Amino acid sequence: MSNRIAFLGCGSMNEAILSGLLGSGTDPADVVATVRRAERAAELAERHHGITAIAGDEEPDNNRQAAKGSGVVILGVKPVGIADLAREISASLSPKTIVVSVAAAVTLAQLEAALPAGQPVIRTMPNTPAKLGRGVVSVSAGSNCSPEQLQRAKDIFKAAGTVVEVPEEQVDAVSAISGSGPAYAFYLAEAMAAAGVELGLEHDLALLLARETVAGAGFMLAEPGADPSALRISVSSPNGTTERAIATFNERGLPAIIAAGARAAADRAAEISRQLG
Ligand SMILES: NC(=O)C1=CN([C@@H]2O[C@H](COP(=O)(O)OP(=O)(O)OC[C@H]3O[C@@H](n4cnc5c(N)ncnc54)[C@H](OP(=O)(O)O)[C@@H]3O)[C@@H](O)[C@H]2O)C=CC1
Ligand SMILES: O=C(O)[C@@H]1CCC=N1
Repeated sequence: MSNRIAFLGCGSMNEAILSGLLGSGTDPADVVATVRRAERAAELAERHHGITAIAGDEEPDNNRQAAKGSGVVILGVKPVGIADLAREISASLSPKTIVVSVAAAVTLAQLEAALPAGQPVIRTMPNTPAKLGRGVVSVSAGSNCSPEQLQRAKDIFKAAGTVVEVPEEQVDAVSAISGSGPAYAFYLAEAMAAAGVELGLEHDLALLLARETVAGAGFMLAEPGADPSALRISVSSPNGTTERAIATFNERGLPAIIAAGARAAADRAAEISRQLG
């Protein structure tokens, strides 16, 4: 099978995966990326030396060119554009090309319906820390995907972080926790910085404290066997300051607010799936 990997639609998510792959030693000559705008293609080519980046506004058959001869194609446009992209490249795929989607809400059935009969398809839910090789991605194989083909996709994503296999029914929940999750952590950092300003710190100092704290806590969580509850308790002296803050979060219902946000994200994914028909 060809070693070439095509990133069709290389925006925030696919570029993060591409970066993780290159960071773990994938040969850039084996990577091709497509986008709409020439300016974006130039930016990708400059940032990732040795890859091929092709813009649709210069080469309208960019997606077909990239798909042809690639062993794996990773569809990374917005959910609403996935089926059209799949149909566009169908005639350029070999029957063994593994088609991977990173899109939220687009089901395996919707992907398979837009591709040639029998095409191996894998639905994934990655997240942007893949850029640093610290992503987490779920994989769910379609009915035409062999164990070897699933393994090939897992090997690609392992280069960008941790891989978990889940039944497709769980992908919306995965999306609500880890797909969207980096935004929740960034939101926490924003709120902490704003709280620092309210307590009288200069904006830049408050932002520095919030960023370094969330990042440092993230590093601690990334250690093998890390337990978030134990780590939280290790910061919280009995009857001390942290305990008072956590008690206030609990009194104000923060866990329920986080659960409601995650539920809203999962519900939105299901709603988009229905809209895409
Ligand atoms: N962002 C995230 O954290 C996550 C995103 N996802 C999924 O990833 C997918 C992409 O999201 P995201 O990366 O945020 O979106 P972006 O808008 O950042 O990226 C989309 C990219 O697709 C390109 N594009 C659009 N249409 C075409 C086309 N017909 N042919 C080739 N390229 C095209 C755009 O090109 P141009 O730049 O030139 O306009 C752009 O670079 C979505 O389906 C989303 O659900 C999943 C998990 C997490
Ligand atoms: O917001 C979105 O729809 C995508 C899916 C998960 C993260 N970003």
